[in-house]
Amino acid sequence: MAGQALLIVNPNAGSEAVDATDLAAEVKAILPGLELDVFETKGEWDEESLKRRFRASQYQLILIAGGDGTVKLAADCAWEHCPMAILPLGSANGLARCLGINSLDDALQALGKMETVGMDGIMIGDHLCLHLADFGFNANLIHRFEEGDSRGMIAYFKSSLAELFSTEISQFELETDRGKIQIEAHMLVIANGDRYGTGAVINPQSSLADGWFEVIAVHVQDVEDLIQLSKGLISGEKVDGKAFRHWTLKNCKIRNLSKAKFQIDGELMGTPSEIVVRIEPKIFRFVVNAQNLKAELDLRVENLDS
Ligand SMILES: Nc1ncnc2c1ncn2[C@@H]1O[C@H](COP(=O)(O)OP(=O)(O)OP(=O)(O)O)[C@@H](O)[C@H]1O
Repeated sequence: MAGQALLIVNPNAGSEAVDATDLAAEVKAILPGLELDVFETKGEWDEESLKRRFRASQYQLILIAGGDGTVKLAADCAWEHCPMAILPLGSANGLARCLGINSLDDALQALGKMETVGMDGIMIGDHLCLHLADFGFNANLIHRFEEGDSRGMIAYFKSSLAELFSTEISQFELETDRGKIQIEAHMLVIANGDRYGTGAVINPQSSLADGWFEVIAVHVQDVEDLIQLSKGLISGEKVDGKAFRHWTLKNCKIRNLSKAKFQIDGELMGTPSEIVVRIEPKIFRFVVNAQNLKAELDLRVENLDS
């Protein structure tokens, strides 16, 4: 691949220090024809600086080294600069996992092949959601996680279990073209992708580019539901059963009647009383590790048969 590319690096992502120069060298070794600019995030004014950079240059590829927050930042700023490639460095990296990219090695392998997929965006009010937004359990988890000083997957799992036992049931009203539905749930998820960063498959029907999003209500009522949910969160197994209700939609309104905490792609958004949601079909293009995705699909077929 030839042309100009931008490597966006969050040096603070995940639990290990990241060296932008080393990363750039690895990318150059795979894509020697690229002219590579590097942009290191600072944690403040990044959106403004990145937008300025995109106004000044036309990039053929955006490489994003960081966690979900950095991917979101890049996608917000670079709508017309597709394709994008994720080099996962975060503690969770849920979106990368949906693209078959579970590690930096997977990402570098994918760059060598440069296979891409189109991807929908979900607009929640004025905010872009690339992957997952939710009220309740997971937003509380992020809140708890941000308040603690621990990082990494083990801390995330521990927080998940603690949160499972402390989230209260919230009331929501879901308004669709077909009418209003009253919902009681521990968590109400708006999903583009199929899984959380832990690997938990919350939304097995989903595709990132089908022109639809899913709303999933999770209401844990008994021990069996709890086991399902914790298995999913801990081992990445598909979560399913009576605790889960799904709606497949192109737009909706959600009223947050109990003032549950809300998050979009890992970023806490307070407790909005109402949100308006709509799908923007295939506005992005991302590099995918097709080999991994195929292997996973085969694995899921096996699971269904067994
Ligand atoms: N140089 C920096 N120093 C400190 N914080 C930074 C810096 N650059 C970005 N950040 C902050 O990093 C956060 C985004 O992190 P990101 O989501 O990419 O990684 P993560 O939190 O480790 O991963 P994950 O979302 O997968 O858990 C933002 O809050 C942003 O403000």
